[in-house]
Amino acid sequence: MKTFDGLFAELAERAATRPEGSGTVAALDAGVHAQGKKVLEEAGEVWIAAEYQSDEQLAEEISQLLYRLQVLMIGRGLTLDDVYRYL
Ligand SMILES: N=c1c2ncn([C@@H]3O[C@H](COP(=O)(O)OP(=O)(O)OP(=O)(O)O)[C@@H](O)[C@H]3O)c2ncn1[C@@H]1O[C@H](COP(=O)(O)O)[C@@H](O)[C@H]1O
Repeated sequence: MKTFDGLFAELAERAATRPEGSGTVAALDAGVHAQGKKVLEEAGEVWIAAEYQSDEQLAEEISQLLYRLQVLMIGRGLTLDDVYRYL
């Protein structure tokens, strides 16, 4: 099963090799403003799911929020260690 660290490594590889058809490459190219909006959008969907939807729907929305946070991190050049040092 994919983990947070595993997904980050995969997205960093996408950023470095820029394969054709990658949604991550498109999201990175869209810039920090668009990336930030996606983070907010997914955070809102997590909130709604937590209040009104099933555990499965909530888990899916959380996975999308984690993905959008990782795209933002990679777009800004942050590593996992940059964040983990504050946990
Ligand atoms: N985990 C994710 C992931 N989570 C969410 N998303 C994207 O977020 C979208 C869902 O978000 P929304 O609810 O905003 O849906 P939407 O508005 O229809 O999406 P867009 O129009 O904004 O694409 C999905 O359709 C994906 O585009 C993801 N895209 C990719 N990944 C993983 O990232 C890796 C690299 O993916 P690629 O770069 O596409 O190869 C792979 O392991 C993927 O499984």
